[in-house]
Parts: sequence; C-alpha cells; structure tokens
Amino acid sequence: MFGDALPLAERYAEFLADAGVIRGLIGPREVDRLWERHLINCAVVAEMVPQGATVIDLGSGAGLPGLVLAIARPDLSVTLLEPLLRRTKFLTEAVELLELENVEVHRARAEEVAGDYQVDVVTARAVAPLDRLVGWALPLLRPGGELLALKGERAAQELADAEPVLKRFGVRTAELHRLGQGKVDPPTTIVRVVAERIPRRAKRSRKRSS
Ligand SMILES: C[S@@+](CC[C@H](N)C(=O)[O-])C[C@H]1O[C@@H](n2cnc3c(N)ncnc32)[C@H](O)[C@@H]1O
Repeated sequence: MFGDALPLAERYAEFLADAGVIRGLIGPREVDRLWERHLINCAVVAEMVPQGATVIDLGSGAGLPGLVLAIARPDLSVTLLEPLLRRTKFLTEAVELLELENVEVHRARAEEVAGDYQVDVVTARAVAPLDRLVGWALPLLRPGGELLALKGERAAQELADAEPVLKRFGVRTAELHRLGQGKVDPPTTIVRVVAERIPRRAKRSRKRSS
C-alpha cells in the first residue's frame, strides 16, 4: 500500500506512538492498532484521489488521513487544516521529521478560510456529522472537486440527514463507497460528495440579474 514510502510510514507510526501519545493526540490504547485502525484505514482512500490532486485534510488532528496520503502519494499537494495550536505544532514537527515536501500546515477553522481555496479534494475523518461537514468543505473545493469523508457505521444515516444541506448546495452526486475490502477490517466507509460545477449561489444570482 505504501510501496517505497513504507519506511516513512513506519517513522510516522513511531512518532504517533511516541510523541502522539505523550502529547495526548492519540489514546494509549490505539498504539496496538495504529496500523489497522489508523494508517491502513486512511491509506486505502488514496485510490479515490486523482493523480497530482491538491488536497485539504480538514480537521487533520494528528495527521489522519492527510499525512498518510501525503506519505503514500508524493504526487499530491496536501494542506493539513487544523485549528488547535498543540496539534499544528505536532503536525509541523511530523512534516519536518519525515522531510515531506508536499505538505503544508495551516492553522485555522474551515469556516474561517471558506472561499480562500479551490482544491480538488477535501478529506475529513471524525470531524463533524456530514450535514455540518458539507457546509465547511464545499466552499474549499473547486467546481467539480470532491469531499471524501471517512465515516463509520452511521454513514448511510448521515447521508440521509444531510439531504437538505446537499440540496442547498445543489449537489447531485453523494454516494457511499467501501474501500480496502480484504486489506483492512472493517473496510473504510467513504461518503463522496461532488461539488457542483455551477455553484448554487452563482445560479441564483444569474437568475436575479436576468
Ligand atoms: C476527533 S479529531 C479527528 C482528527 C483526525 N482527523 C483523526 O481522524 O484522527 C477532530 C479534529 O477536527 C478539528 N476541528 C474541529 N472543528 C473544526 C473546524 N471547524 N475546522 C477545522 N478543523 C476542525 C479538531 O481540532 C480536531 O483536531
């Protein structure tokens, strides 16, 4: 899954198990299941990210899934978006330790940077329910860009609950994917939401001016 980047992934896993636990970014009980529940669970998402894409990992925490994607896919340009100073310090140290040249760390809440980015992909794991996440992620995407939200067992219910906000944003593609069957147990559940090519607001203002 990591190919030539496996030694880097191992260094990141060690950093998580050591500094990550000491600084409270990851629970001590996670150490035994770091690979399955965290690194591999996140790495399988790489297959849904187009070659050379710009990516924002919204609410990156200790770098999941953003750092894992940056390690596995040097072709990506990844921004780790995280509001908490303690976490951005950890992320910056991890980027330096791993000598990653395709990652930047940005300390901010997603709402504060709405409209400042037009990336190809926004990823998010364990950040907010889908109905709130859509409102944070879509303003960071280019038209036609995609939110890939890593979700748990309630993914289908969250998708149903998000219907009003998806409608408000004019979203036509919002679907569930299961990734990593046979590689990780349980497989990773992704909700993929495609930002409309003509944003809803643009459509409305065009109507008003005609
Ligand atoms: C439960 S942690 C998950 C961290 C990481 N994604 C993971 O899966 O381990 C949620 C993260 O989202 C961040 N967060 C919460 N609200 C946010 C917002 N409005 N914009 C960006 N990040 C946010 C928090 O600071 C926290 O680091």
